[in-house]
Amino acid sequence: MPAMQADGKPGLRVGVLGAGSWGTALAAASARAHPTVLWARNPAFADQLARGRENTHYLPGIPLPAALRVTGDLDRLLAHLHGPDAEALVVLAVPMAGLDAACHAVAAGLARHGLAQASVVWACKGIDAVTGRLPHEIAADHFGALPGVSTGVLSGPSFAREVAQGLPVALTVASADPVLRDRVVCALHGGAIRVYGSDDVVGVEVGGALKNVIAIACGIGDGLSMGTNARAALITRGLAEISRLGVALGARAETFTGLTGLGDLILTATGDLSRNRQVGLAIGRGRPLDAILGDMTQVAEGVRCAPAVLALARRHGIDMPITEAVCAVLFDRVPPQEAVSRLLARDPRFEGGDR
Ligand SMILES: NC(=O)C1=CN([C@@H]2O[C@H](COP(=O)(O)OP(=O)(O)OC[C@H]3O[C@@H](n4cnc5c(N)ncnc54)[C@H](O)[C@@H]3O)[C@@H](O)[C@H]2O)C=CC1
Ligand SMILES: O=C(CO)COP(=O)(O)O
Repeated sequence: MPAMQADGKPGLRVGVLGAGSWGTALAAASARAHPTVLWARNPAFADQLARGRENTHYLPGIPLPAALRVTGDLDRLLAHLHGPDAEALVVLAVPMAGLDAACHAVAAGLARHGLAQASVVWACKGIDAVTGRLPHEIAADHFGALPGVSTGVLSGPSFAREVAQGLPVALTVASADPVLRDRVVCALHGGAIRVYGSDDVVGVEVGGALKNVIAIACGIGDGLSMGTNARAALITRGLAEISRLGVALGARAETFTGLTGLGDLILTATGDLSRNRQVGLAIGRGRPLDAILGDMTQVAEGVRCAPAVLALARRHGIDMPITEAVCAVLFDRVPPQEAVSRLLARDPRFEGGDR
């Protein structure tokens, strides 16, 4: 793949949808060098961000850059993307459950504003909880008929809080369109952020979605005090099942050893900033799922995603024993220790294949 441009786009204009932790961190990073508008779906919250210059709910204690504009009006974000020689980049940083609606609103808005050329990239990590569709399949419903709009996915091991604090991070943007990849690099690469390119959209999406489920499994193991050997086994065998399903869906195997596969899996399975890992830890320590979710003010995508992943795997004839165990614990009231015993009781296998 050719080298990508990290500078030289004076006309780049960025709009970020979703003022949760990740959207806020991405918008703040982009605003360092490019005119950036952040959209929050709740206008009162947008107003609070714009005035208070801090996302007190999702990233408390971290000031927003002065250059970042915040709005609760999507038309203002779209109007911001206009300009002489403007190159428009829209980042969808809403949770998976909001992706369809966000794509719909942006596609309609681009048409309304006469923005025929734009790049749209999503940053959510999940698959559709009902249909099992990957994000690019949802996006294709809305942008597929717009020839000037290209799409892609941004992923990688990246806790929003660390990114917002300016700590080093490496991300990957995957798209068939090199112009989109360059725009994302221009928007974010620099300082403590590195952005790599890929054209394996399916691999990047599958890695991002499924690592959340394995992170819940690792949290459960750690909550049960199963030890670090067990955690390493779950990560490694988790990666094996992620790769199996990903390859069956058309991904390249090597993507799963990269930032958006192994990289993000290690981060989420071991880092205590992970919401998915925290759900698993609490389950392993004996808290019921309803109580855990009732207390959470942020999204843990792996919970909604796990049953859809399992259904998808079954449709493709793929064995995913760890995902199955997570679903059994979360939704079938199987005690975590019992699920571990079932995993350990599986027949011996040949590592590295289905022999
Ligand atoms: N927080 C992180 O460190 C990272 C998160 N992500 C992914 O980014 C996506 C967003 O996550 P976060 O910002 O962390 O979530 P969050 O829980 O911090 O914030 C969610 C935001 O989305 C809004 N929202 C909730 N449901 C919505 C819907 N149906 N439609 C539109 N907006 C909705 C909320 O009002 C809130 O502003 C998730 O898919 C997550 O997996 C990816 C990389 C890092
Ligand atoms: O995706 C993430 C880090 O790359 C964030 O993980 P959680 O959603 O588990 O917090």
